[in-house]
Amino acid sequence: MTSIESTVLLPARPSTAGTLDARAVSAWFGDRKVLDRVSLTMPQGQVTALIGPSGCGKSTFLRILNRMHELIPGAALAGEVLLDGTDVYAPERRLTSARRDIGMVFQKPNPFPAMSIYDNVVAGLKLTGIRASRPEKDHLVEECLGKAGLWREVQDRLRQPGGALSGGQQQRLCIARSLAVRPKVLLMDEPCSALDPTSTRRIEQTIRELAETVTIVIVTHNMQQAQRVSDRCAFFLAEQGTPGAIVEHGPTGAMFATPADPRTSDYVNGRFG
Ligand SMILES: Nc1ncnc2c1ncn2[C@@H]1O[C@H](COP(=O)(O)OP(=O)(O)OP(=O)(O)O)[C@@H](O)[C@H]1O
Repeated sequence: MTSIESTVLLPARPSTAGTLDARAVSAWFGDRKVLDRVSLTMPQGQVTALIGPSGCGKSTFLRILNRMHELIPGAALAGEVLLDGTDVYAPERRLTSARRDIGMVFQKPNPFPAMSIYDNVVAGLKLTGIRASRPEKDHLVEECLGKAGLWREVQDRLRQPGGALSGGQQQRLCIARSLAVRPKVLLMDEPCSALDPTSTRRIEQTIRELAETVTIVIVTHNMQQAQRVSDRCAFFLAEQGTPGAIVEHGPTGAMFATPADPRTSDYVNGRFG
């Protein structure tokens, strides 16, 4: 124990939200362009919702923000992504550092099913090269499960497998796992689409609580959810045969009440998509 404690590398810093800035981001799969010069600022400590019909490039944009797009064979991109003014794609910046600062929660909860709840939470530490003593891990597990709104439900069974939890609990476990490396930004790709309404509301509450310390970017098809959880919205659209682009973005209240573009109005009022 003492030898580990002497090499502790776990940062003592609390989570601090960061501002993410996408500038003229374009994306291709092979020779097909799917995003065209998307620029969007996702401000520190706020929830930004990406909305728009299926296939307009929301998930692709999200994957570009934390360098997951480049892992897809044939995928290419142009433009810049800055986190607090620093280029996420700078050659000297390691992929693991980008992923650590910008975490991702997926549509389908994906805990390691046979791994304990405790080990699921700390799993990301090893992958990102962070070492921690046992007491630090204990503290981190409680802190992250607490922030994810799951601590009270699982504190007596931390050694049980993550796969034994309900779907909503598994998703909150995945959120806790993402938080363990203290990201500045959390990307969420339809995090509630596989969940029942009660679990959905619980995750939405968690998102609002997290927004105080982590910047959140969420893709959602649910317009009520976008209104409940987000401070800002960006409406993506890929009109016939053209790549996806942002039609309009701004504070969520205004996007829904007084959208500037008739296409936004049609979409948020359920007239298409
Ligand atoms: N791995 C891939 N290879 C080739 N084309 C892809 C790939 N992933 C996505 N695409 C294409 O890129 C375009 C944008 O897809 P994307 O999944 O980003 O849209 P989306 O707005 O997130 O859709 P949805 O709301 O249905 O999830 C679509 O035309 C899709 O078919």
